[in-house]
Amino acid sequence: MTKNIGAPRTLYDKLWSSHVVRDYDDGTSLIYVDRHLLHEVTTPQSFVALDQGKRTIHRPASNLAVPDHAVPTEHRDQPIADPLARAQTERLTSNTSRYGLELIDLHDPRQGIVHIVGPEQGFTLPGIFLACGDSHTATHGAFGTLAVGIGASECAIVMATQCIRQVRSKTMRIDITGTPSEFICAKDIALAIIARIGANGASGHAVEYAGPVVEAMDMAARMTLCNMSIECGARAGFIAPDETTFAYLEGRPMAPKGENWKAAVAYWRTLASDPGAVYDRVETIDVSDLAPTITWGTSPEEALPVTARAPDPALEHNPARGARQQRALNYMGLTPDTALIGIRIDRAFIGSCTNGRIEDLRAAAAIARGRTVAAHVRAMVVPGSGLVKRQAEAEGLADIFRSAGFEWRDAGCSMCVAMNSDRLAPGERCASTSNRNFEGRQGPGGRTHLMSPAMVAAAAVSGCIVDVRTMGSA
Ligand SMILES: CC(C)[C@H](C(=O)O)[C@@H](O)C(=O)O
Ligand code: SF4
Repeated sequence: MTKNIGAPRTLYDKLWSSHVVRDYDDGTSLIYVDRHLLHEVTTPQSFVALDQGKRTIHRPASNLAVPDHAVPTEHRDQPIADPLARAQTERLTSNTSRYGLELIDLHDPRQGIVHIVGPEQGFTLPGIFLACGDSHTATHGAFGTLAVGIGASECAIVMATQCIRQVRSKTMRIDITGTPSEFICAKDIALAIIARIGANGASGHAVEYAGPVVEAMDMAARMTLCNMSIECGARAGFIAPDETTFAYLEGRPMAPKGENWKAAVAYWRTLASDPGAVYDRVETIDVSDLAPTITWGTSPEEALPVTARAPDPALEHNPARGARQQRALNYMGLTPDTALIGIRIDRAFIGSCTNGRIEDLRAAAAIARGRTVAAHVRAMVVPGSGLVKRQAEAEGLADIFRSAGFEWRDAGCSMCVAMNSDRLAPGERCASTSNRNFEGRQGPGGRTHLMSPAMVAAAAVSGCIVDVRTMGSA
């Protein structure tokens, strides 16, 4: 659809139209990709495709690679024990060196989860189109970036041509209003949104998060919010860049400098939806009364206030929904109508691209300080990057975690995805700051309850799910 010249435009319209190279008759468009992030799990096939097609990389400097998913989070001084993880990590090294792409390798202090490293290095910038062979690429939308997850074959196309064929998304704005109470953070808000609109609720849409609560959020919280967009089916999630964004980026190694910085900020200030811009859909969520929110089931949409009880499928009017609930309860080892508070946990995981930033570790450490992990719980803190780790050590957070009995690891995806040696044993129940609670996500038979960093720390020291608001002082 051609919009009237001069009609108010949404931020998505601006980001999209500034990247269209060509519109095709079938409704797709060729889109210019400014930057491409790579990790070791989705790119081996992409390089095979480049090799077979005898292609060169169109613009090597717009690619940045870092291993994160399969890498071990301890014993980095030793060779990687797992043969698949070792092969994937070595191939990322050989592929990037053969094609002349920048790699932050396992022993680089900047190594970490691709979605934490990109922003940290200033590789992620407002107004760009950023692609990565990973579904949580939406994280970068926190900077006013149009960031999309792509498949392995598309990664090869992006590297060879700097373009990708895409369908324009429908637009959706989610306004977040009200005054969140103490301990309520972006993770609670994200889970509440997904519970409200459903795991497919935003499918086909690019979601712009707006409103006073978003404006007041720091970049870490904005990244948490955008990160989980994919869990409600959105193609992308983003936030208009503002002074908070610019302050975060200024001086980052790969961000523009000097006159280029000034010119970039002047452009970035234009990246906001115009007053009166029309969206395909608008939702408003008032977070004033929001309680800490956690998942009870096996989809991120199966989330409830921690003060609630797991559902009783017998009371469900929709039989298909009741059957799904029953299956989730069975998998999770919960009886219907169980109070969420008091559910005993075996493991606690603080980390991931959702909640592995320094702000997340500070929130968790504030609860862990002066307390001890329950005797039956194994708890682990996995910083999102080597720089987060270093910062946490400098601030004394690592000492707080260690003396409370948490394991203090090296950076990586770790137990978010169980593609490495960090995983749950069958039947183990974990309080986790990650973003997915699918069956087997943290290891075959493992049971995941998603929640905020403070809530995971509170569960770790209590031995069961608790309401962090009632912890009192240590
Ligand atoms: C392994 C990777 C392709 C996957 C993704 O695309 O998201 C992972 O990061 C995840 O979170 O499930
Ligand atoms: S931390 Fe988890 S969600 Fe994020 S990229 Fe890694 S596996 Fe995916």
